[in-house]
Amino acid sequence: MTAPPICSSRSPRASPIRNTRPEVREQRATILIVDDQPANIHALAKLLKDDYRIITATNAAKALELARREPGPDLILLDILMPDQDGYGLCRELKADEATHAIPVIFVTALDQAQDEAKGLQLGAADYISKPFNPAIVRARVHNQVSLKLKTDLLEKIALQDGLTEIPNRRYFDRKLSQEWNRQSRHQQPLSLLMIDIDHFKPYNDHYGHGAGDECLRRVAQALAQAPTRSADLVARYGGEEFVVLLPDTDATGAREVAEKMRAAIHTLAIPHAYSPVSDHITISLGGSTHQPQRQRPATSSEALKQVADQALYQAKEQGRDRLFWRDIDAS
Ligand SMILES: Nc1nc2c(ncn2[C@@H]2O[C@H](COP(=O)(O)OP(=O)(O)OP(=O)(O)O)[C@@H](O)[C@H]2O)c(=O)[nH]1
Repeated sequence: MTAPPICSSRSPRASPIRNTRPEVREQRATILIVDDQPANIHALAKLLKDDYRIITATNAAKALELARREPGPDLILLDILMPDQDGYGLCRELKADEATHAIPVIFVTALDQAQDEAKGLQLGAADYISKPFNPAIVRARVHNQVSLKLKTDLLEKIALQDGLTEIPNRRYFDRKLSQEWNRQSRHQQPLSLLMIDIDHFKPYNDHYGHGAGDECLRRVAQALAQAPTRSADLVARYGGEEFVVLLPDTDATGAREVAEKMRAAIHTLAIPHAYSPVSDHITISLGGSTHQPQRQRPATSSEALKQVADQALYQAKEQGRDRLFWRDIDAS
């Protein structure tokens, strides 16, 4: 019996959530078949093409390129004996790369000795199939691995998404901040960070109730998430009524523009707040700072950037709220 096709929500592999609500596009899971012999690729593709989207590579370099693309494959069927780089070497590379290590690999190979299989599994392969293969067993093993991969993706997505607002959570933000910090420092590019807080949210909750408070948080989150335009920009819920924004390759001028756009977007929402001394509707305060690798002392860290933006937010509150305050990281 053929297992039913398994569908993937196609959320990005290495970054399982987007700023905005993830678009759920039901489509078939993708399998990458890697073999230097087109006839072998054809045999496997024929077996699996009704249930999965198939992509193929006849050498390791092409396979790596396809595996690193977004969204990546959900499973790799990998031959061992290939002329340029063998399957073991490719598996080692895939498992060492943060962008590809979570993609399950099944070796499909003519090598049928126990030590060959043991070596493949020790390198991190999920399974091992010897040729000549039994079609029903291949289908079943592929199905098992793809199901497991999609369940893991879903769990990861849930773990990194804020349940109320459906934007990324603090854990995801902290992970991205440290990645982006290292990347921007390596490439000598600026990295900007905004901390945002809803003004007088306690009286809003107290007077309109927690249900209305939750709805307000959802609307503010979605409006903030829609403000930045670049795909690398990240808006996350930092906790409570606080949000945080990471803007890679963005200097202070660009980041201030994004911040003001966000402030204006919250005004446009016009959520009534009769108990705010600042305005008759919901407003936000923002604190921002930029790390310019070529300008700052080497001792500055991503934690320092966060702290400076937080101090700036405090000053925005002190100065009357509904405003952006900018603070130089060297002023800390
Ligand atoms: N409805 C709802 N309220 C929340 C949530 N998380 C935090 N809050 C509320 O957010 C409010 C935050 O209050 P404060 O920290 O005093 O800040 P504020 O009233 O916004 O005052 P300023 O920040 O100084 O302008 C508290 O009433 C929290 O209960 C949530 O998930 N849902």
